[in-house]
Amino acid sequence: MTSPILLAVEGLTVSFDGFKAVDDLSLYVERNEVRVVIGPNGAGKTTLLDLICGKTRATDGSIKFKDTELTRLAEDKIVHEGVGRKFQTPSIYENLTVFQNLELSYPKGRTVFGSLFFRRTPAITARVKEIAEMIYLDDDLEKSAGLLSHGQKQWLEIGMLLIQDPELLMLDEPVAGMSVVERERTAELLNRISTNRSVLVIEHDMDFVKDIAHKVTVLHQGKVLAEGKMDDIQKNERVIEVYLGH
Ligand SMILES: Nc1ncnc2c1ncn2[C@@H]1O[C@H](COP(=O)(O)OP(=O)(O)OP(=O)(O)O)[C@@H](O)[C@H]1O
Repeated sequence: MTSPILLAVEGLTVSFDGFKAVDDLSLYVERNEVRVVIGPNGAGKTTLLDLICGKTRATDGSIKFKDTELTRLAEDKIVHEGVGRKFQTPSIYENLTVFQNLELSYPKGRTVFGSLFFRRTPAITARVKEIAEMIYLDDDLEKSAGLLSHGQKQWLEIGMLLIQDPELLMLDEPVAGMSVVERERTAELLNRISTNRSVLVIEHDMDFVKDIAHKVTVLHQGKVLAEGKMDDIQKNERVIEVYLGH
């Protein structure tokens, strides 16, 4: 039987000139789980994602993704293992169309030959359309990405990750700056995509967290302060004291 745990972070520590931004942190994310990480500014949330995607190197501890230890892998290898990461600011190509942005992100195989001789096939076109529908952009395929609204740009970037079919998708504040309607549609999107992948989200918008989180992890000073269902987290006195009460 395959393990229900997709990502196992154990004893993870990173120290910047002696300051531990992430300090002996352990956390387990199951398959098809939406986990939200919350906590005050500077708690170590972004650093945690940086460590998982290989942007920052751990000082100590382990990050196991299925059976693979990620702490020593290069960033591109981690992507190839099935971990996709979206940063706060969208990194889309504004002067290309929605279709072209998605097509560019389609996995081309790892050889130089594969990327040099990339050709649009019916299968690729079908996949681009399928993803565009998922991210509410099927009517905008020929539109320049630069003309999309802020929320649509965020969805496009999520689509550019989804087309690579990651088993773990990590998102840093996906609904920041979005309208109420866009937030609702993003929640719907995340609920839908987690039927066959796990999602790890950093978020400050508590209404959005309630809509998407299966489980919430609260970070404080690089450590796990509390973990559980959102209803319990909201009643937790320590959490109210350091974060939710502010
Ligand atoms: N490369 C680095 N060098 C030195 N200090 C760093 C580095 N990266 C992060 N830090 C520090 O680590 C701490 C945790 O930062 P991090 O960005 O992970 O917090 P966060 O929980 O994401 O906060 P926010 O909600 O403000 O985004 C902060 O004190 C930050 O200044």
